[in-house]
Amino acid sequence: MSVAIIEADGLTKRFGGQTAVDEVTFSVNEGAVFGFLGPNGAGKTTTIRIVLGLIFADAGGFSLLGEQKSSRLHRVLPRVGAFIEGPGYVPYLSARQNLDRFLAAEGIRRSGRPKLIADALEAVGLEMVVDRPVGRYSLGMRQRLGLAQALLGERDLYILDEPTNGLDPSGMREVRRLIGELAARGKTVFISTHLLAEAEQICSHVAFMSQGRLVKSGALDELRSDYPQQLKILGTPVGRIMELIGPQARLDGPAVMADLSPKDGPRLLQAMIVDGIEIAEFTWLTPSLEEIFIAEVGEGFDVR
Ligand SMILES: Nc1ncnc2c1ncn2[C@@H]1O[C@H](COP(=O)(O)OP(=O)(O)OP(=O)(O)O)[C@@H](O)[C@H]1O
Repeated sequence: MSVAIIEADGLTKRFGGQTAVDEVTFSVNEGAVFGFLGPNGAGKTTTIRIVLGLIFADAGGFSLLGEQKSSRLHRVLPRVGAFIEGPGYVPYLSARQNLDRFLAAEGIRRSGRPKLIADALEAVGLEMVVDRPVGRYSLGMRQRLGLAQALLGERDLYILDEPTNGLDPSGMREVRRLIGELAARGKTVFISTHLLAEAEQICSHVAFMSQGRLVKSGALDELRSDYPQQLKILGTPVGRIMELIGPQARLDGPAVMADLSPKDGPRLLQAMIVDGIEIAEFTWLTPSLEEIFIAEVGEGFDVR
């Protein structure tokens, strides 16, 4: 049976007259890489802040690693590696010193800290600048340092809020690799991002947020299978391919396209072979995460 690592039930948070998080309900199971997706201002960070006990919800409840009481969150937070927007560092201290202060505050013994810090800084590619004051770091370097902090030691759950903001393409690739490694070790990762193409590469599950509301959530594969698949065929003679497919067939340049159910694929392929058609390509095009997001949420990726 799958174990829920995070469960949110009707979470609601208002700031003045604005409802930033509006009855948000979702469940993150153990081992999932869960993408919390939506445009700027959708309510992602606010939800994360609630779940980490940094702010209180106005309504609804949640559990984190089985703990349901806000007053007892401190019991499970040491099992969570968290990276949220704009982590604060002491600017005149180095990365090494900043992380050492963080571990000291977590109660980790002095003798155990250097190895944890070295491993985390190496994992994010900061080993060359560990002794430079953090105030002289670039945006991307500070972002990597925030990730290093989240990666310190072994945790059961990693909550990463927009972890690739400000990173160059190779930095983004490294973050994807890091998340893949965490997932391979059975860790649960909850990642918020507005970059759908990126989420598509790393997430097993997704939730779509829009204007404070959770519009849809589920396993990415299952969400995909709810959408018609497009078949693309390149071959000759084109007219005969279209005849075999029937009225759903249409031409897109040299390709014959059709919205079909994948279960019709083998029959069609066999008919084409028997007919002597020369087939150069026979591909199912699955809808991208962006296409699914737009279909579920509407075209707008508007910022509130
Ligand atoms: N402390 C606050 N006081 C007032 N309004 C706030 C506060 N924090 C967030 N908001 C508002 O709540 C809404 C949701 O913000 P939130 O930061 O949760 O969105 P987000 O999805 O994380 O966006 P981004 O991708 O830009 O970080 C926004 O309209 C934001 O302006």
